[in-house]
Amino acid sequence: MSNQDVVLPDMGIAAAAAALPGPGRALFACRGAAGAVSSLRRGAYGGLGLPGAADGGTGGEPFLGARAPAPAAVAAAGRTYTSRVVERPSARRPRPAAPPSTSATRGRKHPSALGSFDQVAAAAKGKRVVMFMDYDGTLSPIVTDTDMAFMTAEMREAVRDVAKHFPTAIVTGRCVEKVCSFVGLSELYYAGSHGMDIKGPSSKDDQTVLLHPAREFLPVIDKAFRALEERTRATPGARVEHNKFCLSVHFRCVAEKSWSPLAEQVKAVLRDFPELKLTEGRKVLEIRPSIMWDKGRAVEFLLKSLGFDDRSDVLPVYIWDDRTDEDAFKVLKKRGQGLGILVSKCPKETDASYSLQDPTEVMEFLVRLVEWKRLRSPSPAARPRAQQQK
Ligand SMILES: O=P(O)(O)OC[C@H]1O[C@H](O[C@H]2O[C@H](CO)[C@@H](O)[C@H](O)[C@H]2O)[C@H](O)[C@@H](O)[C@@H]1O
Repeated sequence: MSNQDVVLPDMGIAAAAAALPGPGRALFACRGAAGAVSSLRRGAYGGLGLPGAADGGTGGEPFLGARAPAPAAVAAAGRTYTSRVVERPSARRPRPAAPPSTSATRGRKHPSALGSFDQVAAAAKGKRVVMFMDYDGTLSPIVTDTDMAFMTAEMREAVRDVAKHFPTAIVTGRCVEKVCSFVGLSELYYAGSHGMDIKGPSSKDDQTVLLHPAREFLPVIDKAFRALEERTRATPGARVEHNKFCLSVHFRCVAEKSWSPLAEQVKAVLRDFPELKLTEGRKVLEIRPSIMWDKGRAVEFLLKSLGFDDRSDVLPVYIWDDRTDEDAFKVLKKRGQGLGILVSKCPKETDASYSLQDPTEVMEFLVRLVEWKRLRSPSPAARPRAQQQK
């Protein structure tokens, strides 16, 4: 891919942010399918005013209680975790070309990107498609142990094929090293730590560093990590994940009655770190540097790096499941560009145009997109001889 060779110097935030507009805010309004309203959802976090707390960070996980057939126990950082899939993937099944979109989760407002693939293809026709994808909940199922969120080999193949045809970036809250180890494809762009660690494709093991807008926060992030580990140690199931330029405090495995006390502990620690801010994701409290940089800025930066900044013939396709990605998509929407696909089994207030239910459907969509592209760009051998000579 010609535009995959962009290499920029490791820039600081001042240089990178100068030309980029600020991100917008988005609201998720998802409720779990079971209709249970947790203490968190009822507003135990109301006083926190955590962005994204409207859905209690559950992301509306209707299969929260589902047990995986073969739980795997792993020990990490001195604590033992048992990982299980908390979202039941849809069974692999042959899919008709244009299945009806009848599920309550896919109203007319956000039809299935598979069922409406012809519309997606029409939007992409004549455009240079650029792919942006979130990792957790999009390429991998949500599981209880964050270290076990593997994507399938089939998904890896699908993403590899996508990257052969379109510039492709993974935009994630995880640190780049971790997500690279899960994805295992060096030909992709990665915007890790919520866009604060941007790396480009590389032929070697290490990705090429493009941007580190929060590099001066590394010492404070390390210090906050140690303080949070210390403070939350007594809460069974709580886990602090170091994502290099940001931190995640997971409460998926914490008893519900302890969610609010845990949030209070985290808030108390952060009083000593005014340069850090707190937001909420899917059963996770996210701690990030208080700078005007997020996934949206990262997406803009990547488009600019790819030389697609001022072009009207570009179609960024963004597939995500979490509210931080919604922020990123708002940036694309503001530019008047972008096709957003929300991965969710339940309705959410979203700027996305389409929906997919789970990573299995995401994979089917990616396969379909590649097939569409292949049909439109036949191999040289398949082209008429006259065309081959041009
Ligand atoms: O931007 P993303 O790629 O969606 O990353 C957001 C967070 O994802 C991970 O946590 C989530 O997935 C875990 C594994 O399935 C799950 O256990 C957890 O409850 C979810 O919140 C990751 O661990 C975080 O660091 C990311 O910030």
